[in-house]
Amino acid sequence: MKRLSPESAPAGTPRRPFGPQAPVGIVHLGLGAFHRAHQAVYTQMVDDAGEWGICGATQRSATVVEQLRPQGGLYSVMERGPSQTRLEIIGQIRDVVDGRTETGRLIARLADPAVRVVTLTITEKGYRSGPGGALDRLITGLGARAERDAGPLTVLPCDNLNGNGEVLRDLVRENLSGDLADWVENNVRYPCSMVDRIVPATTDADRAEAGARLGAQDAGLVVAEPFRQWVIQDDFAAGRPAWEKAGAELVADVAPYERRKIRVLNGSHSLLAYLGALRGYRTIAQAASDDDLAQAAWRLIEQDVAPTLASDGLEVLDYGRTVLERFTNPALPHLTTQVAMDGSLKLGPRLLGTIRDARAAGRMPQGAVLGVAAWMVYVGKACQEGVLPLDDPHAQALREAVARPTGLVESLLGLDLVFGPDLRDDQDFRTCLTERVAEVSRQPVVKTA
Ligand SMILES: NC(=O)c1ccc[n+]([C@@H]2O[C@H](COP(=O)([O-])OP(=O)(O)OC[C@H]3O[C@@H](n4cnc5c(N)ncnc54)[C@H](O)[C@@H]3O)[C@@H](O)[C@H]2O)c1
Ligand SMILES: O=P(O)(O)OC[C@@H](O)[C@@H](O)[C@H](O)[C@H](O)CO
Repeated sequence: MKRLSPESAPAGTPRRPFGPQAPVGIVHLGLGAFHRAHQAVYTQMVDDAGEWGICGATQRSATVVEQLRPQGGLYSVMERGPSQTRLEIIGQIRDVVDGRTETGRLIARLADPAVRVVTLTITEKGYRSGPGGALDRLITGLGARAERDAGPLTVLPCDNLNGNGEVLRDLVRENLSGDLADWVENNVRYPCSMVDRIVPATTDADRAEAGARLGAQDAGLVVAEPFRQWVIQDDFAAGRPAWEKAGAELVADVAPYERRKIRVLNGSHSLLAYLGALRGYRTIAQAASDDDLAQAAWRLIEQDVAPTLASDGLEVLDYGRTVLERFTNPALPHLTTQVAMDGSLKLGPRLLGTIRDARAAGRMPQGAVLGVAAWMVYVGKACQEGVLPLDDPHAQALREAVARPTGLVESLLGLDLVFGPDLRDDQDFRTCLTERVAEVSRQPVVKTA
């Protein structure tokens, strides 16, 4: 079967220049599945004048570059609803760069006056990357931009982190001094954004199905649910695409939206991922369709998370119901083990914020504590029995902790990279956590396929 390309694409696919000479207005760092199914889709919907083409950069592997370059940047998004599948071709990516081997090209793009927005989806761990990492490249790019006086820039992180704009701004500030720090302070903005669309890793079966529908092989395919949401702080240094025309919400303060999404959706996602994987469920849809687990997720949302969000003024319970309904979509096989990865970094924003707020209000958030317990048991089983994968940037520290003779709860609670002294010293929390860990451990672990 021929490869998807501008020549083989279905009639009506817009033909736009692609490659190092193609004009772009956005550089995206972290060209994974999510960006292709979210920000690139919003941008294509509103870029009538061709002003906001995207140069996508990878930092960890050349795979996406190899997938998209032979296709002239074209790829499709296969939208899978419970009863309907829809395929759309996206042509918004006009250049792809391997940030490790084509560093000069990436820096030149970041210093191009036509580029006015940089977006990021580099995962939680990407914000801790060292020399040669995404942050390093961004800072080098800002230096080149300042030197060239190439004009103001907006850096818009789209990862699941509370206050993602502020987090990034502080990381950039820590790494700069002197005139460059002054230039960046005066010329760069870092709005926060809340992003939402479930985009599982693409499988060979997905590629085969899309190939049959398209009549061409699409190596860059991404699969997504129909739902999508983007709430963006309207604080741009030099213009932006009219994303609101594609349904994005531009607001003054994103924090309440981020908190609600990360605590309700990502918190219950993690709970279902750990409990589900321990019960042998391969996918989130299977876990969310198990009555016990669905009830546990609902208790977390209703009893623990909702009271902590009361002063934010956003509706929570209907939001939570919709989230749990989305999780049951059987057409979207999102693996429990994919959602489970990087737990040491995800636990804080997803569950520990809820626990801290509830404890400060004198409540014991049983559902959120169950989520932490499920993570602990998952980590313990992954380290000791090897039936579950441990995919975590702190895997070594987790393995060492689990090997200590102090017991799972004490050993993992001792990890500063996850917990703090406030939770360690909270005796009632420890007791509750120990009980929940014992409860979850009693369930036999089943190997996930
Ligand atoms: N997939 C989703 O459903 C979804 C939904 C909302 C938000 N997000 C956000 O997007 C992020 C990426 O998700 P995805 O589905 O694209 O994953 P993916 O595995 O398809 O891609 C991950 C991307 O992050 C980059 N990356 C990974 N580790 C990095 C590091 N240490 N430094 C720099 N870059 C690094 C990779 O190179 C790749 O481009 C998530 O971590 C999350 O913050 C994802
Ligand atoms: O992408 P991660 O690894 O940060 O988290 C896994 C999922 O919880 C997450 O991707 C959700 O699907 C997403 O946040 C929905 O918008």
